Amino acid sequence: MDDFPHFVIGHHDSKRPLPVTSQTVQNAHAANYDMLTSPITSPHFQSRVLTLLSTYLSQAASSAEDITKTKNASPVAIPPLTPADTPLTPDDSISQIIGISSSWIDLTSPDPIVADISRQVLNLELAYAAFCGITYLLIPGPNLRGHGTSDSAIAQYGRAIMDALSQAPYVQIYIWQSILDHSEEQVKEMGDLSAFARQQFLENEDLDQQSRLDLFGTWEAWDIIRSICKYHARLGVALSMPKLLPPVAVQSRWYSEPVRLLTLDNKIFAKNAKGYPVLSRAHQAMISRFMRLRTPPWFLLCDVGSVPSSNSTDHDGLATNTFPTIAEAAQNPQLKDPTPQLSYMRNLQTKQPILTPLDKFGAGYQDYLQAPLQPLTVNLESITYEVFEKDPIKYAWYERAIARALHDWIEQGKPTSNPDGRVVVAVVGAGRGPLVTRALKASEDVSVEIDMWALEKNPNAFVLLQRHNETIWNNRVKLVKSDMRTWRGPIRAANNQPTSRVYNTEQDDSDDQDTQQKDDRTNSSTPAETGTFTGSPSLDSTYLLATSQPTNTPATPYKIDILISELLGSFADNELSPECLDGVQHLMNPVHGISIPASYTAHLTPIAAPKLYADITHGMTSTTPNAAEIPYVVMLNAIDYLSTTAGAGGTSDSTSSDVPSGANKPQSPSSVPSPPSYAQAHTQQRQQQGNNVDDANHPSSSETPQPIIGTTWSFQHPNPLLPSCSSSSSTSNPSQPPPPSSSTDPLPPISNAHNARHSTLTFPIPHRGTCHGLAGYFETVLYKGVELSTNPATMDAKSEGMISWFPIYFPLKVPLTVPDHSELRVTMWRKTDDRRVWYEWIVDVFISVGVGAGAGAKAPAAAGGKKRARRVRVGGSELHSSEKDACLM
Ligand SMILES: C[S@@+](CC[C@H](N)C(=O)[O-])C[C@H]1O[C@@H](n2cnc3c(N)ncnc32)[C@H](O)[C@@H]1O
Repeated sequence: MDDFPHFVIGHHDSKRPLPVTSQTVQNAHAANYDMLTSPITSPHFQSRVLTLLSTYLSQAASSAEDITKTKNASPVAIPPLTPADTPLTPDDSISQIIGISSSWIDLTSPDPIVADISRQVLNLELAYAAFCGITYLLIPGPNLRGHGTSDSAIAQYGRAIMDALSQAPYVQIYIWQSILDHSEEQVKEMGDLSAFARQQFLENEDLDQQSRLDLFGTWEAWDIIRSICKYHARLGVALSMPKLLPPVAVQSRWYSEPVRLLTLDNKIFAKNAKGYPVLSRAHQAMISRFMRLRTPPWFLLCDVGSVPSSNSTDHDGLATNTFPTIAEAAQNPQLKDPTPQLSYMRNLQTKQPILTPLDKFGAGYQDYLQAPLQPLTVNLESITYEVFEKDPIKYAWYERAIARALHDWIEQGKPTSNPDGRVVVAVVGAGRGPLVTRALKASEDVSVEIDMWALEKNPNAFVLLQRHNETIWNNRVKLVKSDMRTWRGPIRAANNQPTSRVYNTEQDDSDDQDTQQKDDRTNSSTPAETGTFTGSPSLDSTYLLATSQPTNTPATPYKIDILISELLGSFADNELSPECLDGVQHLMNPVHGISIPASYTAHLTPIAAPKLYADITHGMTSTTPNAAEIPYVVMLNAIDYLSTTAGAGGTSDSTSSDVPSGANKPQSPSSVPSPPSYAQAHTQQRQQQGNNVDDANHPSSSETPQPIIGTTWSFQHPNPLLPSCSSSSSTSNPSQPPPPSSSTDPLPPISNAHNARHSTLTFPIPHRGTCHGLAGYFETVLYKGVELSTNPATMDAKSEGMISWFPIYFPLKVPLTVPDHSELRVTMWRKTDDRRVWYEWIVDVFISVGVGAGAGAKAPAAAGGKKRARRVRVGGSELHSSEKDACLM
């Protein structure tokens, strides 16, 4: 992969001399274009169709009857194409050509005859283009006439496209439309079929609506079309960029869609001081942003002048290979460069932010759905640990947290659980040992001696832990191979006499310390201290008895002062960290024990994710019937946040930024996560703003919509609701802590019900859209003031650059339409039956009607009046449940 994203740039000339020959294609390549467009049919064909239509209409003019309803849906049949009707020939250059279907048709015409003839034209053109071997076909978007989608003919358009997709199974069809619906943008040309629509069919047209600007109008039309076409994989968008770009909220919506082409008309280029065509910084920023997509769009330069021929003289009479005089060049910059817009775009390519190695690495994971890890039930491979270990932030933050905890332990004069005065530290779920290394380092950094234990259940990773102990850790670590929930905890060898440490004792003097250190070295060389443990009470005891010096004193169990784990999933608790840590909590120092992490929270926000929806629907449900009810780990890329703070400036009153109950105010925009690494890693949508964004056309950061992320629930460790215990006896249920030492009677078995959760969040939706699912994130407090976050609202502030986790995605089986100024209510459960854990989710949509409606999530009461807007449920999903893919405890 190159350091810069590569720009694929084509040339479109709406008045191109026909046909497009191999020579034209060669000229285009010589000029540094990648491809060319060609119309499928010629003006001859257009005039033939117009003649047929006008003849029919003149005969039918006297009748107001719509004969398509009663007699014949296709009263005018267009005969097949003739050689004069088309400039295309299937030759070698065809693969370099993007076909353009006729823009003079009107598939959405209210006049059924005009609409029907338009469909026939499209079908003829498509069939011939497919026959010739055209791979990409641009079809002009629906004629919205400033009506948005209120015009029912949009369904006709969608239906025609669906037919087109099935008719040409190898052609990629791109709907060519403007980024927003503005009637003034739509210019009628001579010979457009729309002009032939008869008056009786135009009567319902709402003239008041005709000049309106609808920011989400073309997006909504596209949404309907692709829904009719069932999110077809060969259907995309060619988006024309207007001179004045819409607000970032609108751009963000398109960012989530399959925009395969960005078309740039000559009109949108401004002239710089030297007279060269340039794009505004807003356009540059939008282009940069779209180039971060996993499938970046191509570009089409439209009506920027003809393609220079290698020996032509078509530039103001001068041969292009003739170097102009300085005076000529100064007067007309075109003379110096026959393709200045193309040169500008090529130059812009080199100005794109350089892809970092992480960008390159993460590229393969963008929008790639993966089943979450189940490290509790599945043993991870070394490569998976290796990817974890590349995280530049996570381990550094753990080390910081451990150092602070050790420092505080001593500072606060807490007694240690090991009578020798060393703070007892255990890493549970140690993997290949990176947290052990960090704990040892932290201990050295703050000069607090530790009694280091490391536990891992994965037998393969355990081999490496043993090797590290010999080669890196100098046998300072006591290793335990066990499930943490059945571990009986640290034990001291029978001959290992307790001694006091320099900390927290009154006999603190340097002589004592020296002695103790010497003792330590001696002790650490005993088999019990350097050996490994199975975690099984019986096996460990046997081992100790067999290897310890003969003594009458039994081995002594003791508690863990600082328990370190990293069992978090993309949604915090989805890899069953709560259940695992519950099972080991009874081994912690009951008064002073510290867990790193101390707590974690799970977060949600509704998103539009058409690609993920299409991938699940088309790619997975055939093999996995419940594919739409599985939470996936995915590096989100082509998505749009539906619940945002103000953003689409210029859209009347649609700026509600109310934060719903349970939703935290975002602190950073849909900004940029460092791209990621592996299955668990997270990133957030990178929003490229360009370098020096300062001109008036650029959306300021204040109008950049920021996602509203809700907090679903939290977990705390040690869990104060579990009975504390100083006994190390194990329990029959692994997640069940043993009874407190004070108790002589065993406690009744504790279920896992305390780890069930439930949350309802309501999100304001400022702009209409389609919800395909929920994006999930987490935050964790490792130790006071040291936090990790994948939540887009806080990740930069808390752990910028962390790459270990991708977000989680909870899909919806059926996309949910959400209107402007609506509310989306998410109800979510963490369920458990004491053997398994799974999630359930349901989404409802509300609007406010009546007085005060339309102001967003919390419509105020009318001034002085008692009436309030009424919330009305207008849609909702079914209940989704991942029970069939539940995590085993
Ligand atoms: C996410 S990995 C983290 C590994 C390592 N601490 C690191 O940061 O690279 C979680 C580790 O916990 C282990 N693990 C998960 N549940 C466990 C359990 N109940 N008992 C022991 N180990 C467990 C897994 O085998 C895995 O090695």
